[in-house]
Amino acid sequence: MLSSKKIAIVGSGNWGSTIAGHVGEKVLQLQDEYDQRIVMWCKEEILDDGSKLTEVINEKHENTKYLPNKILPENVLAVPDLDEAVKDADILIFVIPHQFVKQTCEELKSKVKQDAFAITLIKGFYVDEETNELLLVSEIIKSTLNIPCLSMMGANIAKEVADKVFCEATVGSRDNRHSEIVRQLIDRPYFRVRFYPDVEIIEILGALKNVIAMCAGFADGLKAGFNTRAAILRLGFREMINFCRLHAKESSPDIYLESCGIADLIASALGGRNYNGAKKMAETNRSLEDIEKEDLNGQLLQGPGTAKEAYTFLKGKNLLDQFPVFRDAYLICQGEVEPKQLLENLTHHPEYSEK
Ligand SMILES: NC(=O)c1ccc[n+]([C@@H]2O[C@H](COP(=O)([O-])OP(=O)(O)OC[C@H]3O[C@@H](n4cnc5c(N)ncnc54)[C@H](O)[C@@H]3O)[C@@H](O)[C@H]2O)c1
Ligand SMILES: O=P(O)(O)OC[C@H](O)CO
Repeated sequence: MLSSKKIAIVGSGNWGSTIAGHVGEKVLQLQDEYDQRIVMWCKEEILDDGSKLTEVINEKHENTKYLPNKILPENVLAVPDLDEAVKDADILIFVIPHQFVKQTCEELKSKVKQDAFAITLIKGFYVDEETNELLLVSEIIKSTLNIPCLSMMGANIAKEVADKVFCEATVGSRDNRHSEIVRQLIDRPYFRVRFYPDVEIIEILGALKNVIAMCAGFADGLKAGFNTRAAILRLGFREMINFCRLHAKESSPDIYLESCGIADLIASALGGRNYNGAKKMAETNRSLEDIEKEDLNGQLLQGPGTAKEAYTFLKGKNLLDQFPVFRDAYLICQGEVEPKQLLENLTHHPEYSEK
């Protein structure tokens, strides 16, 4: 008899806990094919009352810190030891903030099954300091762990998914067998998935939308009109597409109209953490760093780090003038220019010098 496939979730934050619960419920319906226990790596923390986060999750079936008031299925087990969490896993779902990917993958080197595969739900990337090439999370996972890696991005604000409110996502996969497994584990009537071969473009869109969502937040914080906010989203989306094309050619321009593209940008610019943080910054003059530390109870913004990486990449290619929304997003995060400069610079956007 074939053994049932084991699933490990690498991460247990706001989205990590949500997806662990989602997959946990799904495997209960799938029975023999999958191990009924979902192991979720949880970086141990001592909570304010002195209790350990993993113990609270396993006793209360709730991640009281990162996903409060949402009950997880009892087959989700929080494990504080990373090696133990991934041991024997056939499917690894990576869902940690992007700044910890390199270090986490290094720790996992030679510790995962060689016929396993991974999928990244992480929104962010690095830029290689020596070559100025984009270093994608899927590529880091693939090259460090020596296993294939898919990507899944989309308009998926975790709290809404945890509440089972309808959403969709886009999966990047070039292997039908892996696609079928992801469909089995994720697709549900209230969470529909669509597949494209563009693993990398899907991932880059997921990372970049956080930067443009911050720009929408800056504009809203300054009480710019609806027309200006829409212009920022359109110009920002144009820059996102042009940015993707610096890395790879898409299999079809339809990819930009999928959940990983326009839909994630809309959702994030309506109510994501990066949008809300940037809005607060423009309203109050507090730094994003301070807002993240003081207001998010441990949840992390991916936008400021990605703005820096995108700026470095574009600067290295001498293309900053072609991407003024990305340029200004970074300079605002750094405190080098005021958010109002972003609005003033719109009138000189290179789109208006084209035919
Ligand atoms: N939250 C959402 O709505 C959402 C939706 C889709 C995608 N995402 C993406 O998923 C990824 C994870 O987001 P999240 O919301 O689950 O996380 P989060 O913002 O809740 O971050 C907190 C997590 O970071 C972990 N952490 C802190 N220090 C760490 C370290 N040194 N090493 C490893 N982990 C560490 C904490 O243990 C905690 O689990 C991000 O890239 C995010 O953009 C989030
Ligand atoms: O809350 P944010 O800004 O990290 O965005 C959450 C998700 O990425 C939305 O799809």
